[in-house]
Amino acid sequence: MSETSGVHDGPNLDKEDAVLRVEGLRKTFGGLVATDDASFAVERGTITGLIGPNGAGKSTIFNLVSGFYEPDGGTVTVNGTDVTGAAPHEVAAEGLVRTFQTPRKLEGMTVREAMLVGPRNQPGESFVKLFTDPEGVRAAETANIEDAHAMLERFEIGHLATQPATDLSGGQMKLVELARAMLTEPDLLMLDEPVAGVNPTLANTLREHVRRLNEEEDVTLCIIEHDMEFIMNLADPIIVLDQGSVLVEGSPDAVRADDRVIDAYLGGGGA
Ligand SMILES: Nc1ncnc2c1ncn2[C@@H]1O[C@H](COP(=O)(O)OP(=O)(O)OP(=O)(O)O)[C@@H](O)[C@H]1O
Repeated sequence: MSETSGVHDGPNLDKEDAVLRVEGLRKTFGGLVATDDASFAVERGTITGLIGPNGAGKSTIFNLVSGFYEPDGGTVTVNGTDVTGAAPHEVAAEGLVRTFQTPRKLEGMTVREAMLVGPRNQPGESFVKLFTDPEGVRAAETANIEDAHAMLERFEIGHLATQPATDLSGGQMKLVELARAMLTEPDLLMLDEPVAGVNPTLANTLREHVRRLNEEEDVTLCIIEHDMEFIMNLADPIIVLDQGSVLVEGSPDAVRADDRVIDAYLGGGGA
């Protein structure tokens, strides 16, 4: 920890109860190094912000830790289990779930159907079970639908359940994504730009939902966001990435005042 600025220079791995620990993560695309020796830890119970200029490697890190990309080097640990190179559903089973910057295409689905894409316990997908245990299949599907409804209600969007998913505004879709991710009961929820393209009123609603998840439902959050006002008023600590690795970590005020962070934004792609 730097005494004068109050920020930790580079990665701060000195956290006793880390829900996510990333060490030496490296990913290249052809000759381009997207993340280079990226290391950080997300402490349980926090809302951790992950910021940095365009191209700093934030989304690549989300893809690496959630199993959507395979790293070229380094390790990812979730709840103490090494999940390096594991598939997304295996990482989710350990407790890490993420949302996407641009929600997936959901043509032809109602909001309720969109909620049921990939939840746990969907034995209807098993053809054999349909014959051996049809009642079990029906009961599980009914339970999943009830869970989806209850979750939509918790995000105050129960009235949208039967609407076509493609009719939703960008902000409403982000709320549905949040609700859908929560169906898997994650310990760590990673949000990729939750308020990009969202109007200020809905951004405030999203912020309150994120706070509620953290304070009342014990969910740890790690959030990529370019909207500085949003992230600085929500997250602590803030981890700053630059050119594929961690520059500094600290409180919002300390990070905002740090010359290296200002230089990274001025020299990089901007916010
Ligand atoms: N699938 C890919 N193929 C090739 N290059 C990629 C791919 N994904 C990311 N990159 C490159 O890796 C670098 C890091 O990109 P990344 O999207 O992780 O940055 P970011 O910090 O999330 O940026 P932004 O804030 O603009 O979304 C960039 O130079 C980007 O062009």
